[in-house]
Amino acid sequence: GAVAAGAEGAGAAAGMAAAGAEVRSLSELEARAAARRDRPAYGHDALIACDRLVRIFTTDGVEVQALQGLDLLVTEGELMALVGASGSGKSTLMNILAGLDVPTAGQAKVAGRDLLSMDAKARLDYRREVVGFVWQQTARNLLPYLTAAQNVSLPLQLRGRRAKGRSTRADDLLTLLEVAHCRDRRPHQMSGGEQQRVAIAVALANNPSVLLADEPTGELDSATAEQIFAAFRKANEELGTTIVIVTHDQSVADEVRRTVAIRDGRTSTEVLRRTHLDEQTGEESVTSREYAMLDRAGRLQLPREYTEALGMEHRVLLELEQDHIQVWPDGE
Ligand SMILES: Nc1ncnc2c1ncn2[C@@H]1O[C@H](COP(=O)(O)OP(=O)(O)OP(=O)(O)O)[C@@H](O)[C@H]1O
Repeated sequence: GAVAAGAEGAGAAAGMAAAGAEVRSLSELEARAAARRDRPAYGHDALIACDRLVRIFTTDGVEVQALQGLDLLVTEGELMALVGASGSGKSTLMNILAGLDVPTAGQAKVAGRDLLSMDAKARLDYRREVVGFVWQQTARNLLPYLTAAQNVSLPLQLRGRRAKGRSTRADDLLTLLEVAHCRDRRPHQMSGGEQQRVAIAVALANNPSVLLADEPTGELDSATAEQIFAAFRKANEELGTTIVIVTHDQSVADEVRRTVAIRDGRTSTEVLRRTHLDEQTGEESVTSREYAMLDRAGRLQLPREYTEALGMEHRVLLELEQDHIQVWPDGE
């Protein structure tokens, strides 16, 4: 700063000043290179980090790219939803995150575990300790011949927990999810909504880092579905569990803070919901904003409704402004 400038001034000769500038810019470059080197890796602090994830299925010699370079970061403690049309790749992603399927390429890490390089034993541990699941089919979540309490106790038993601790944990979880009255009932003696809330308790039994739910409200009416979302919110708030819900139901965006849309095997847009409290009136208002995802190569997917409305095709004109970028239809 001032000292260097003073020294240069004393040097007087133009050549010396130029040399000084060169030295400065070299050290500047070095500093910039160092900053780049020290920059943390993509998603280093995320609980779930999917990096250019690819999954290709081959059936009868025909290739289907179910995931085409999907990027997704989920922070610890988040409650978020993944939405997308049928065939967009939601279940494929879910099966990978659940440790049931292995991606073709890319990277996927959950709670520090690398989903591409796990061996069979690590995979089994992962499924038992790191993730819990709730599936759409209520019958897939619970064993029919066990009561609600026994269903919740089972994963604890597999982990070698003592009977007394198991029963307390089961009662606590059933109470938290407001199905304590179902404690001694078998699945066929419960409503669909009750079964799914017990299923959430089962999934939470071993205190997983992540709870994955694939279309958990698919077989329920909308009022019951709302109760299930409330149950997920409660588990998220009270236990701090990170929860990812997959659904084709767009209205889920009203139930969670972040909704990520998957289109053609990639994350395309994101809706964030914020609640504001008006300090004068004390009234709460909710705003939702839609964001597009910008990948590390700078690629951006514009919503089809937008591009069609303006007849944008193949090529668009860009203009950099002070605080935004303008995108114009190609007028040529
Ligand atoms: N095991 C498989 N073998 C071959 N193709 C598959 C397999 N699983 C999925 N696919 C294909 O991959 C694509 C994505 O499927 P995926 O099940 O992930 O979609 P989805 O978004 O979950 O759809 P839905 O909402 O209908 O369940 C589809 O084209 C599907 O046909």
